[in-house]
Amino acid sequence: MLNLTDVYLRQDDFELRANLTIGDGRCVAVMGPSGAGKSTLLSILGGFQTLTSGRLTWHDADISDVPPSQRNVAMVFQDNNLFPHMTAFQNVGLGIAARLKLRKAEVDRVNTALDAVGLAGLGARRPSELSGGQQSRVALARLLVQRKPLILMDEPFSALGPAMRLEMADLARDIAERTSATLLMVSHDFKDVERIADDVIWVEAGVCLPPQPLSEFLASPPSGFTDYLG
Ligand SMILES: Nc1ncnc2c1ncn2[C@@H]1O[C@H](COP(=O)(O)OP(=O)(O)OP(=O)(O)O)[C@@H](O)[C@H]1O
Repeated sequence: MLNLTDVYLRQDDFELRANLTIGDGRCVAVMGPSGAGKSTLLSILGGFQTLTSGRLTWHDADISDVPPSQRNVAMVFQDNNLFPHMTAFQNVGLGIAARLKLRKAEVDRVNTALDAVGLAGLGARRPSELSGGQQSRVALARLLVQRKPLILMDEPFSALGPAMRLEMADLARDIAERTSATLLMVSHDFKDVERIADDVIWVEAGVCLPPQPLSEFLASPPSGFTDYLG
């Protein structure tokens, strides 16, 4: 269980507030207008921004001041955070250890993850030698080997076409389920959200509403949602 208690962040003239709980293993879409604070919410959870006040707890442990490297969190950004000079295999291997020389069991883990995301035989390619969808698969394979209980994705597939985005969203959900992780995904595309989300956190003007089951959210959406759909 992830708890945000009276979380408040002030950054220049922008303020973010959140008072909410996210259940274990939930797949949560974070939606809201541009500039509302969705990325800021994720970066607070990842430990990249320090709270002005309030408390963040993970399974009752206060993680408000725990640095990103010591949080049990994996983050995927729009560019998939792949290192361009490393192969797909090495990029996935970084999810296990920072050293490039992996042990036999670790090599097997990386290869199993590459197989699981449909990249068997492509481990030797660098990101520039892979399609956008395949690059996303590398990032997802890294999530598989990382096995972090909390996965944060900030518009991870926005560079992909609609069909590929849905496929990747399915795969992300599948990986979260396999690793029993809680998944938070910022998405601007309601089709992705409809497909994979259990719950929705609506963020508007710096206020993060508590997660609502998708069906409840759709039954009485916030007023800004219609504009958001366009
Ligand atoms: N480093 C920063 N310093 C000061 N203000 C910032 C910084 N980063 C973002 N902001 C501001 O904080 C607010 C929230 O930004 P954020 O990126 O969280 O919004 P968002 O909902 O993710 O938007 P989008 O959907 O456009 O990506 C915006 O007003 C933005 O201008």
